[in-house]
Amino acid sequence: MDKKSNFLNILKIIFSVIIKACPAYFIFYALSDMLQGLSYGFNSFLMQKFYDSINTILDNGGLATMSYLLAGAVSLVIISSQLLDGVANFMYSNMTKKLSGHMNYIVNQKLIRLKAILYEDPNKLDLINKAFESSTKCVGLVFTFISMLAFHIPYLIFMLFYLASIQPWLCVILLLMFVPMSVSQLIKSTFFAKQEDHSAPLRRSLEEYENNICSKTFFKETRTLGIYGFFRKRYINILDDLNKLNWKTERKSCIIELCTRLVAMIGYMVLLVVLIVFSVQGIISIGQFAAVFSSIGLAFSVMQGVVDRNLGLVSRNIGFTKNYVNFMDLPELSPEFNFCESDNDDIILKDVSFQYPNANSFALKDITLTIKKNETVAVVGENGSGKTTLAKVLTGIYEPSTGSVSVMGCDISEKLPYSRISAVNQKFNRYALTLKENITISDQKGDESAIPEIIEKINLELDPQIFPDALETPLTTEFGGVDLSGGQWQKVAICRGIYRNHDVIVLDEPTAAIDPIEESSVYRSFTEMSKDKTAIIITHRIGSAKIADRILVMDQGRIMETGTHDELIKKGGKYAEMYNLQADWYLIEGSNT
Ligand SMILES: Nc1ncnc2c1ncn2[C@@H]1O[C@H](COP(=O)(O)OP(=O)(O)OP(=O)(O)O)[C@@H](O)[C@H]1O
Repeated sequence: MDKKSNFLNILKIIFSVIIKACPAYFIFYALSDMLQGLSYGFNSFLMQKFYDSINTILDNGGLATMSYLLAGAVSLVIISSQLLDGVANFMYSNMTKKLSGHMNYIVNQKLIRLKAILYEDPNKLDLINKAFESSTKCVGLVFTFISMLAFHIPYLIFMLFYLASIQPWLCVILLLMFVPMSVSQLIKSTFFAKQEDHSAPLRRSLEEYENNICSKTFFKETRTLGIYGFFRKRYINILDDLNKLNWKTERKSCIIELCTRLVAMIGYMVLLVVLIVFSVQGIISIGQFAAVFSSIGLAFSVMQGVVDRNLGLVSRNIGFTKNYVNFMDLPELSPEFNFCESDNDDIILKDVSFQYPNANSFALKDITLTIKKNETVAVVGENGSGKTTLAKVLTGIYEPSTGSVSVMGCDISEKLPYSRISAVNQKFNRYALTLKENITISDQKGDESAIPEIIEKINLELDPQIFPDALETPLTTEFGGVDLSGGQWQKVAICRGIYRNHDVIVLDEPTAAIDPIEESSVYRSFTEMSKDKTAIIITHRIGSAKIADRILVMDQGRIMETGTHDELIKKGGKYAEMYNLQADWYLIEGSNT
């Protein structure tokens, strides 16, 4: 077992997080629990004295004052323990809400800082998927431990000493009952940890199929193409697998629990028999017999509580807690990652190769490239040639597997001038916000007066039929707004990218859904607006590449050709071939320029 997933280490990490979150509650809860445990033990001791005093009066006569005093003391202890129980419950309900919120906040903060490449790794995705569930289970684990340490264990230690003072055998029998129960919980903990490991990928698939069936984006296609039944079948199969997994673990754990309960019951019986034999033989007094007899039931149920409920909960939750600790251990960006100042405005890639997690081949291979300040570079190439990956590496979303990337003087493995970079991604987001918010969200300190000009240049017509509330029109039908066509959404995404204050902008197929005639006008406007910016445009439309100062042609992760449009045409290589294949389109485009 590595040091991080060591049981004690996990507890140390979780306890320090939780104690820091609400130390005062924590101390009060532990204190009231501990006093309650001790009051239970003390009560047994007082009961024995009470029964002995009654016995003495019955045998020898005399005044009952002592018995009354002892009865009063017993009542006082019972009332105090009830009050302490109330305090502990109050603390418990307040602390669980506060702590669950706090743990979720920590997970959210961590998610923001996670390196983007982790989302490409299925194992890490499982860990991310488990994170929220794990965080609340950690709270459960800590409470179980507090109540074990503060209530159950002090009470049991008190009882063991008490029983040992009466007759050491009683103590030995009580302890022996513990052993099989504890072992069974250890075995059960491995079952539950294994179950969680197998469940997480299944849960992720279940969510995916649920999304395929119910979500708005998938629904249209699954309905039109009749795919609904396919996903439903898969959904049911996965649900079935999850239930089987759950049933298997529960069944195994129940069998083990049943056996240990039987052993415990036998121990309990033996204890009672020993108690009766000892009292008949006069080894223990009537008071001791009565006190132990009346409190042994409680001691037994407390013990069962420790082993069955508490250790059971620990065994279930420790797996989740381990996941939480592993999740919190995932590599993250440094806190100062987004703050890099430098006078160098070039983007420099040296011998860059990149491989996705679990991929068999490299998506980028040996790329050495310098993009000068204010240069416009177009990247073209066939599907899967590595264009989008190059864009992600250029913008520091992914670190290269080998080689180095420096963006405006900052080594992206350490720092990145994010505040100077903007992008329009191939898979851009459609936010359920107003048109204005969909644009300004990229730069919340931006100058909103620039919006009309950007919208106009990108040809996003504010037709009142489409945008009844102009910029304030919500772009979502789910919240009483409108939906847009694919091309209109793409224009909104371009406006969002341009609105962000930037020195470098990456456009990854930004006009794929815009008709070719409008496209050339969008590109003209874009070039005009990006005169003093560095722009990287990824496109399949070779006509768009013509506007660039330089064109990179990618093939199987490598830069195959580089040059201006004219140079590449003259060269007669891959670019020229692609250009000729799209010749018809160029003729149309040419007649518009
Ligand atoms: N998340 C991923 N995990 C594993 N491999 C990936 C992942 N994303 C892309 N790839 C692989 O990396 C290679 C380059 O993909 P990339 O998306 O960069 O190509 P592209 O040139 O942008 O393609 P397209 O023109 O179709 O958008 C492809 O072989 C692809 O299969």
